[in-house]
Amino acid sequence: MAAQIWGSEKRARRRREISAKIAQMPELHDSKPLPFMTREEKIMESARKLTILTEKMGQIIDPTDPAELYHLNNEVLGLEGNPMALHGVMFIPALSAQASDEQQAKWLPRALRREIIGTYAQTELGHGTNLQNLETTATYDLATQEFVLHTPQITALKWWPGNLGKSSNYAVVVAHMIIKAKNYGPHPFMVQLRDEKTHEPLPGITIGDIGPKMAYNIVDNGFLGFNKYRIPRTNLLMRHTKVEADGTYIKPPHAKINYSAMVHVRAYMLTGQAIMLASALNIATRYSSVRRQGQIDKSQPEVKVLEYQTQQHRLFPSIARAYAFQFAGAETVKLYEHVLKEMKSGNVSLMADLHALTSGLKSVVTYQTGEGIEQARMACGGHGYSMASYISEIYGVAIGGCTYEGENMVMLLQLARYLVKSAALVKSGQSSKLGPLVAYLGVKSEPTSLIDRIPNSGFTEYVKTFQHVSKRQTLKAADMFFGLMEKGEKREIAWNKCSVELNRASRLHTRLFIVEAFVRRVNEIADIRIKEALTDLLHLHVNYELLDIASYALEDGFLSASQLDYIRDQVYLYLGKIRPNAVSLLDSWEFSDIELRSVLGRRDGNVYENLFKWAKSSPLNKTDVLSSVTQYLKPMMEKARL
Ligand SMILES: CCCCCCCC/C=C\CCC/C=C/C(=O)SCCNC(=O)CCNC(=O)[C@H](O)C(C)(C)COP(=O)(O)OP(=O)(O)OC[C@H]1O[C@@H](n2cnc3c(N)ncnc32)[C@H](O)[C@@H]1OP(=O)(O)O
Ligand SMILES: Cc1cc2nc3c(=O)[nH]c(=O)nc-3n(C[C@H](O)[C@H](O)[C@H](O)COP(=O)(O)OP(=O)(O)OC[C@H]3O[C@@H](n4cnc5c(N)ncnc54)[C@H](O)[C@@H]3O)c2cc1C
Repeated sequence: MAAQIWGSEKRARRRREISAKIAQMPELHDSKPLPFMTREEKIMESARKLTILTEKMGQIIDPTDPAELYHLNNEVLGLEGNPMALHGVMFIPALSAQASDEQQAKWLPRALRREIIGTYAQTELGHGTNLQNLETTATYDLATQEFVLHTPQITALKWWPGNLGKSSNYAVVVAHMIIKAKNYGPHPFMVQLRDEKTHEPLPGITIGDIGPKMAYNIVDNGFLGFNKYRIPRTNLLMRHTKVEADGTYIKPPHAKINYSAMVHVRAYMLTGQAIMLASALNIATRYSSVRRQGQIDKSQPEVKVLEYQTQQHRLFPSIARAYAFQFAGAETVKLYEHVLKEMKSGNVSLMADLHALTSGLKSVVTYQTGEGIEQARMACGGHGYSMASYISEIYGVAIGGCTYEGENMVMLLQLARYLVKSAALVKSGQSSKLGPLVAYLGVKSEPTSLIDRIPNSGFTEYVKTFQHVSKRQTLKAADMFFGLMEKGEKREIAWNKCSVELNRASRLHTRLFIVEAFVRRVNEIADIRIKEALTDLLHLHVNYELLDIASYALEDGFLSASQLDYIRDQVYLYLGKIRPNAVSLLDSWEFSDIELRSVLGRRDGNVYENLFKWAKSSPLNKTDVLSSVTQYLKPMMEKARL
C-alpha cells in the first residue's frame, strides 16, 4: 500500500531508509517538543537543523529528487516551515521557469549551493489577489540601463512573502514594469535585499517580519519597501519577456507565463495537503483504537471509540479523501511537469487547461483537508485540543493553503471562466473542440442514474452521475450568466451576480476529477489484496461524496429518493467494511513518530503515560509556585482574607 501511496516500491523503500537514517541522527531531532518553544527558539532550532542538513543532506537523500527532499523536510524540519521554505518552494522554481539560460547560469548554482537565500515577493499590504493593481513599480531608466524599484505608498509594501522578513537576502520581486511612461503590467525581477557579508538590509530597502500568525510561525513572513532602489536592466527575468537596452519590450508567448511559480506550488501542494490530512487522521485513528469510553452493549466492557459508527463516519470518509487527493495530486504533478517542459520549448497551448485544473483542485483539496483535520481533532475529544495531539498545528498549516497561492473563491472563479467557455462551445454545437478534462460536457447523459440498477458496473454509473451533476450545474450557471448579458447586464456585473452558482460548478467539476483519478488508480492496481482494500475505500468515497452533493442530482430527478437510500446504506456498509483496515490504511503512509510530532498519535499507542510525561515537561511545571501567583494572586487572596 505504501508503494501505491508514494508512487512505487522504490519510493516507499527510500522513504523508509531515509526515516531510519534520520532516527539514528539525534542532532536532527527536535531538542524539545515544538509547542514548548517560543517563536524565536523555534526559528533558531530550525536554522540549526537546516545548516546540519545542508552539510549532511547528501548522506541521507538524493538532493536532486524533490520527493526525497520533501520527505526529509517533513521529518526533520516539520510542517511549521523553516527559514528557507520559500527558497525551495518558489524562489528556485521561479528562477528555473522565468530566468533566461544566462541568468540561470549566474544565479541558480548559487541558490542551489545555498550561497544565497531567496524568496518570492509578490503580495502587498493592499493587494494580493488582484495582481493588476499591485503598486510596486519598476521604472526603466534609459540613461543608466537600470530599473528603479519604488514603493509609492504604505499599501505598496510587499507583505506576506515567506522568509522575506529576516532570512532571505535575495527575492524574486513582482513589480509593475514602466518603460517610457508605459505600464507593461506585473513582471518578476531578481533583487538583492541584504548585504551578502553583513546580512544588513541594503540602502533603499526597508524590511522586517510581519509578526506571529495562526500557524507557520517558524516562517518569517515579511514586509518590504523600496525607496528608489536601483537594479540592473538584466535583473528582469528574461526567459519569456525581454527589455532591450533602448527600452524595446519583447512580449512573452503567453500573457500569464510569468505566473508559473504560482502554478508550480498549486500543482505540488495537493500531495502536501493529502499528507497533512493523512497525518491528522493517523493520529486520530490510532488514538481512537486506544481510547476506550462507554459501552455499545451494556453487558460488555467499554469499547474503543473507533467502534462507534459516528466516529467511523467522522474519520473514514476523510481517509478516502486523503488517498483520493494523493492520487489526484500525483496525476497533476505529472501534467504540470509535462506542461512546463512544453512551455520551455515555446508551446503554451496547455497552460489554460493546467491553470483551470490546478485552480479548482487547490481550492477543493485545501478546503476539504481543513474540514477533515478539524473533524480528526474533535474525534480525539479533549486530548485533541491539547498541543500534545499536534493536530491544531497541522490544521493551522493546512488551512493556510485556502488562502495562499490564490484565495480559494477567486481560484474557483478562474476555473469557472474555463467552464463557461466550454459551455459556450457546447451551446454552439462545437463540443468536438472541448478539451479532454471537459469532454463530458458535450456528452448526452441518460435520463436517470443507473447506480443501483446495473450490478457489477464497477464505478461507471457513479462517474456518470458525477458527470451529470457537474454538467448540469455548469450549463445552468453559464445560462444564468449568458441570460443576464442578453438582458443588457455588463459582462463583469453579470459575472458577479452568478458567481456563487459558477463556483458551485467549479467545485462539482473538481470533485468529479478527483473521483475519476481515484477510479483510474484503482483500475491500474494488479495486487489483489491492495486492490480490494482500495476498492472498499473507493466505494465509501463515491457514495459519501454523492450523498454530500445529492441535492444537485435530486432536483432534476436524476437520482430518486430510493437511490439516495441505497447510497446511504452503501456508506454504512463500507464504514463497517473499512473498520478492520482503518489503522493500517493510515499506517501505510509510514509516518514516523519523529515526523508526526504527536503524543496522542504514537505508533506504540502508549498514550496516557506519555501525556503525563509531556504535561510534566511543561515549562510552567518547572516550579510549584509561579511568580504570577507570588506577585499578584497571592497578595490578592491575602488582601481578601483581611
Ligand atoms: C516541491 C514543492 C512542494 C510544494 C509544497 C507546497 C507547500 C507550500 C507551503 C507554503 C508556501 C506558501 C507560499 C505562498 C506563496 C504565495 O502565496 S505567492 C502569491 C500568490 N498569489 C496569488 O496566487 C494571487 C492570485 N491571483 C492571481 O493568480 C491572478 O491575479 C488572477 C486571479 C489569476 C487574475 O490575474 P490577472 O488579473 O492577471 O488576470 P486577468 O487579466 O483577469 O486574466 C484572466 C485570464 O488569464 C488566465 N490566467 C490567469 N492565470 C493564469 C495562469 N497561471 N496560466 C494560464 N492562464 C492564466 C485566466 O485563465 C483568464 O483567461 P481567460 O481570459 O481566457 O478566461
Ligand atoms: C501562510 C501564507 C503564506 C504566504 N506566502 C506568500 C509568499 O511567499 N509570497 C507572496 O507574495 N504572498 C504570500 N502570501 C499571500 C497570499 O498569496 C495572499 O494572501 C493570497 O493570494 C490572498 O490575497 P489577499 O490577501 O489579497 O486576499 P483578498 O483578495 O483581500 O481576499 C479577501 C476576500 O475577498 C475575496 N475576493 C477578492 N477578490 C475577489 C474577486 N475578484 N472575486 C470574488 N471574491 C474576491 C476573497 O475571496 C476573500 O474572501 C501568503 C499568505 C499566507 C496566508
